[in-house]
Order: sequence, then structure tokens, then C-alpha cells
Amino acid sequence: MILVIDIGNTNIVLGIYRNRELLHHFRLSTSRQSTVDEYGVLIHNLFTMSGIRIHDIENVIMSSVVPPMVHVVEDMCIKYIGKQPMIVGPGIKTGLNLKYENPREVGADRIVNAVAAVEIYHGPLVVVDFGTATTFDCIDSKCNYLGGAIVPGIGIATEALYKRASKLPRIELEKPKKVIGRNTVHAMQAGIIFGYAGQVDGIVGRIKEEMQAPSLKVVATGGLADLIASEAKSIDEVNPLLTLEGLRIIYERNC
Ligand SMILES: Nc1ncnc2c1ncn2[C@@H]1O[C@H](COP(=O)(O)OP(=O)(O)OP(=O)(O)O)[C@@H](O)[C@H]1O
Ligand SMILES: CC(C)(CO)[C@@H](O)C(=O)NCCC(=O)O
Ligand SMILES: [K+]
Repeated sequence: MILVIDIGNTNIVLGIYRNRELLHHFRLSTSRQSTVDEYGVLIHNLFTMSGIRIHDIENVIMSSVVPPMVHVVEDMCIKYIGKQPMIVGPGIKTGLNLKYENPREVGADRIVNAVAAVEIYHGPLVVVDFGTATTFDCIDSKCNYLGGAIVPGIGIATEALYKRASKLPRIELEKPKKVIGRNTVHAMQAGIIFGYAGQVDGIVGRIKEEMQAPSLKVVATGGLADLIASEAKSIDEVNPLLTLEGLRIIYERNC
């Protein structure tokens, strides 16, 4: 079995694969204060609760977009799992040609998503990941990773509203019945959800023009993908496990 770990700015997502089958997945918060031992306890408990034996883990692969967390999770793997994780970064084969001006600058999560999407759906395609930031990644039919767009995530955007405007409350992200909100909560829900869906359609529309690929596939992932996909006309498919699948595929290409 292999353990795959994606460290994002909000969550650390872990998956246990036996060959190509995802047996378990877990979500922890990304806490920059937590220690190697604290993450060790969490992993130990999760494994125990799920009937996974540490010795069954043959290898670990991880990607991170939070540099200070790399050492914590890496050391946790060494100390509690007895494995040095493979880390997605320079020197790792992905099967993509990175066309970013500086390939080292691209977030590892974006590359991992792109690898999974190309393998599962084939290019040309766009991956939209609704995480802390919402990212758009464009891949052509020849496995060129072209780049994309980064916008404030839904969580960040929602938080900014209530933090910066005294009379705006914290809201549940639910789809309102109408776009014309007649109270503050409905007005905010309408603005965020329909506005966000419109943003996705707008950016995808421009990408299709720029790539001259009017029928490219658009795959969404991330916690809020379903909510937005139900409103955004441009999203063809939702795959919540894209990042974990990408890590598994990259592991297989490098072992
Ligand atoms: N139901 C919700 N209501 C409000 N905000 C939410 C909700 N679900 C998620 N969020 C916020 O949306 C953002 C993305 O959450 P999600 O769980 O999708 O992140 P993630 O994919 O783990 O992100 P990352 O990989 O960047 O850590 C976070 O800032 C989170 O707080
Ligand atoms: C955009 C985020 C924060 C999304 O997780 C991450 O991919 C990241 O930190 N990327 C680095 C910048 C870039 O991808 O160009
Ligand atoms: K993510």
C-alpha cells in the first residue's frame, strides 16, 4: 500500500492506495503550529481506527504548497512510518511539459491535478480546483502544461466580506432560490455562488478562445466543486479525488 499526502494551505489530504484502488482518505487541517509528534499521533489514530498497519505502507509520496509544512510532514513520515517520502518537485517525472516561465514557481498541487486529469480524461482540458485559492490549469493535447489563472478561493472571498464590512455576517454557503436577494444572507449567498459560477464560465470561455479549443473538457475538484458545478455551465465533470489520483500516478511513474 502507498500513502499519498497533499499539503494545501487549508487542509492536508491523505489517501491510502492498494495498487490503483483508494482504500481510505482522510482530511486534516493544515496547522503551521503543529509538531512532528502531533501529526504522528493523528496518523497513528487514523490508521488504528481504519485498521491500517504502519508496516503495510510501502512508500509515501507528498506534494506541498506550504513550504514550512514540508519538513514537519516529512519528518513525521520518517519517524512514525519509517519511510522517506517522495516529494513532488524538481527532478520528479510528471509526463507534462511545463510551459510556465519558471517551472519551479507552479504550485505542486496544480501539477498533480493536471497529471491526473490528462491521464483520466486526456487533453486539451482545463482543471478548476476550488481550494484555498481557486486555480485554473490548462493542458493541451500534447501534454503541455500551459499555465492558467489563480483567483481568491470561495472561503477567502466569503471571509473577506464579513471581516471587512461590519454589517455583513458570516454565512452558510448555500445556494439561494433567487439571484435577487431580499435579505442580507440571501444577497450574499447569491453574490458569492452565482458570481463565482459566472467567474468560472467567464474564465473558461476566455481560455477556450485563447487555446482555440472550443470543446475542451473542464474538470472541477476541491471541496466546493459540486456546489459551483451545479451552477457553472462550463464545468463538464467533477472529480473530488483528482489530487490523490495524481499523486498515485506520479508515484508510479517514478518508482
Ligand atoms: N461549506 C463551506 N462554507 C464556507 N467556506 C467553506 C466551506 N467549505 C469549504 N470552505 C472554505 O473554502 C476553502 C477551500 O476549502 P476546501 O476544503 O475545498 O480546501 P482544500 O481543497 O483542502 O484547499 P487547500 O488544498 O488549498 O488546503 C477553505 O478556505 C474553506 O475554509
Ligand atoms: C495557488 C495555490 C495557493 C493553490 O493551492 C498553490 O498552487 C500555489 O501556492 N501556487 C504557487 C503559485 C503558482 O502556481 O503560480
Ligand atoms: K487542493
